[in-house]
Amino acid sequence: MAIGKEHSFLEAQSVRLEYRLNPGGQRIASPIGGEIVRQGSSSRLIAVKDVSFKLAAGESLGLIGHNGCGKTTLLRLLAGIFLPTSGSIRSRGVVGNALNPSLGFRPEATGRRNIALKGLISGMRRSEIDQLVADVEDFAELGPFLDQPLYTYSAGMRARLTFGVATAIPFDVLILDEWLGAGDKSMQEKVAARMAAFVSKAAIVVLASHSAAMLRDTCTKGLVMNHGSAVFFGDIDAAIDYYAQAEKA
Ligand SMILES: Nc1ncnc2c1ncn2[C@@H]1O[C@H](COP(=O)(O)OP(=O)(O)OP(=O)(O)O)[C@@H](O)[C@H]1O
Repeated sequence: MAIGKEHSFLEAQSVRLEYRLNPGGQRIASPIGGEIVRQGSSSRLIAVKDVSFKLAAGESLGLIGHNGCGKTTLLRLLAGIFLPTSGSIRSRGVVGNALNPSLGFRPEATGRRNIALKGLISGMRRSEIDQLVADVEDFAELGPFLDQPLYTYSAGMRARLTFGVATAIPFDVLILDEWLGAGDKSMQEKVAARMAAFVSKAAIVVLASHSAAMLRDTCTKGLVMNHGSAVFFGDIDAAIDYYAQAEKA
């Protein structure tokens, strides 16, 4: 954890992201997705359209909106996975994400080796990697299977390992997609507790979700998106109400 995480902030200034589309797209109105614009023979899709907001330490933002409104694209921009077409993102504090937690896993390596590889990629020292492996081993309860190759794992076993690794390294500014699920009934309480602890270690969280309960539990603020644009930014309860009303209209 970086020193002074109480000084963390995350700011988006007129952030825009356009995708180039296959030929044939036209300016069409659709209830889902971003805005498609045709220019000459090429088409582009405005997935995130000039979005601005600022979050200080202690504030957590929920992204709300219809399918394809741009939530995942905005998360990727905030996480630094995509560069904006225009606009800028500024932050202070260590920014991390759990958007693609199995990225970098090697199917032929054992679960134990895969955990260590994640530590190496994250720039950890030997002693930190040992701690990481012990922590995930304790959480995932995979017993002897931790020393079997990952490709032999069942979906649930793989999910336990992935979730354990994704929630092991704390960040000051945490970017999250829908809650990562993991494991069977016996794991549910453990998963919820680990997720809550992971989120509480961050100074700022940005989460995209379709679950009002999850958004209320985690977020202080809400940003409602519509076809790439931010149409409401405010307290989470007001944002959820705004979206519910907009959906009815
Ligand atoms: N690689 C891509 N190339 C072209 N268009 C893309 C690409 N990825 C996403 N899009 C488009 O960008 C828009 C926003 O998608 P995004 O995944 O950000 O939406 P979302 O709000 O997360 O949706 P959902 O709630 O369905 O998960 C959609 O219209 C989608 O079709």
